[in-house]
Amino acid sequence: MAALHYMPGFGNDFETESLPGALPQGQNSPQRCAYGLYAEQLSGSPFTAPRGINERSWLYRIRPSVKHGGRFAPARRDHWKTAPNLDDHELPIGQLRWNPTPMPKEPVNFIDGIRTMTTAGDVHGQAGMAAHVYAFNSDMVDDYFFNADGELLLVPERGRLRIFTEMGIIEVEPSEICVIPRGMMVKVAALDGEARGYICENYGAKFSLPDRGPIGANCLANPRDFKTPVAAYEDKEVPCRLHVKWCGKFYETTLDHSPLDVVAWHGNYAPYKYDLRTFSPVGAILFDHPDPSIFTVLTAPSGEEGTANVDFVIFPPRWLVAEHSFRPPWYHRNIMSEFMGLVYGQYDAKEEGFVPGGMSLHNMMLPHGPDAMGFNKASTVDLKPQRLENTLAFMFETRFPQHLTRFAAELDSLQDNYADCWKDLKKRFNGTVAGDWPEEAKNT
Ligand SMILES: O=C(O)Cc1cc(O)ccc1O
Ligand SMILES: [Fe+2]
Repeated sequence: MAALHYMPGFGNDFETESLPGALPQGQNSPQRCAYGLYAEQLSGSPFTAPRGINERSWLYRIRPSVKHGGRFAPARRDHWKTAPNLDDHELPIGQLRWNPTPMPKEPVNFIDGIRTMTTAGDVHGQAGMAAHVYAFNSDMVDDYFFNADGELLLVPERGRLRIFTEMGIIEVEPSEICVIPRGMMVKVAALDGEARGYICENYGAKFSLPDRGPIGANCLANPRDFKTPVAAYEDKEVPCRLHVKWCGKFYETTLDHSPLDVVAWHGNYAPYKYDLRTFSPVGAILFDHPDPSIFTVLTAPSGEEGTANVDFVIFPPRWLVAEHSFRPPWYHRNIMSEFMGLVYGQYDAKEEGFVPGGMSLHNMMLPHGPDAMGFNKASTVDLKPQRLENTLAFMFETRFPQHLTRFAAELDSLQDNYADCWKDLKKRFNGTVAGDWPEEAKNT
């Protein structure tokens, strides 16, 4: 198969055509488009949004998207939940952690293989998010899908994905992510036979690059490392199904052709991928542990300054050099709600129990931090510069409390003893001796 091509940049005004002359020049709506194509605008922001956040693309397609087989019939997809979703379940708020979701044994495709773990906010107000896992083993061939409820940020953990979108083809592997804009038609295949990973469904304003403040013009996620596909299309006339998610409900319609028939497009509303290995972390180079916001790859603002609808944060391989400091995350309680996953390796706040494909949830104001083993190790280790290897955790951090689905609450993979990871944190206070720990405390 030919190598795929991508265009670099974040939020650029791109243009691409898969046939010469398919893209009109100097105007959007010629009286007759080249090759008999139809022009169609896809708006990702209100027409009148300020220039900096105004997003739309012009698609030149074989048939306009109105050409489907008739009505949108209601459909069911019971495992994909949408906020507000206050499922009844018995699980107390707790700090929660799950082992990896088992791979399916029966054939299941991408959209049927999505399971919602948490929902937050309210889709009707275009605020909040959902955290899902996907696990599937069957390719979408004549099935297509779009989600009107939000953009989808995919974080592969196992297996490569081939995501054929209206605007071109993206392939991603673990250590990369992909963002599919709200409303964009796609089909997804597992290039290695099966695939598993995480999804953040963002109901709010689109993901954007965080401001860097005094960091300046470089580092963290650099715009040129975001890759948008060149145009690609299917000219295919077979019975097809289009699945739609709209305000938490599912619908289905039929077509006699593939809806991925965009031959050329231009604009700034487009899917993209990003290789997390190109993230240039900036951290403490003398002492202390900074807030994890320094590792924000993408942020979806909420309208309130500094208060993200959802941040996508990673914990990549990096150097730890802080002197006379407790280097892992501190114990903390947070107004924001933290959903975490692990792509590979080990996370520095958890010596064991948090494994690739697993998940944890530390909800609004619930205390968490290093397990007892991690605390003891980090409190006594010789503080040489240390390269954290073999580690890629991430966090979906939202201003909204994350409500657990009943599915997540009842999963066999839920660890019933997670909170025990802190039980061996013993009292060291003696009220009389200030200064360093007594020698015997260092050996426990
Ligand atoms: O809870 C976590 O493990 C995530 C996290 C990491 C960190 O370095 C600081 C704060 C924080 O919430
Ligand atoms: Fe945290």
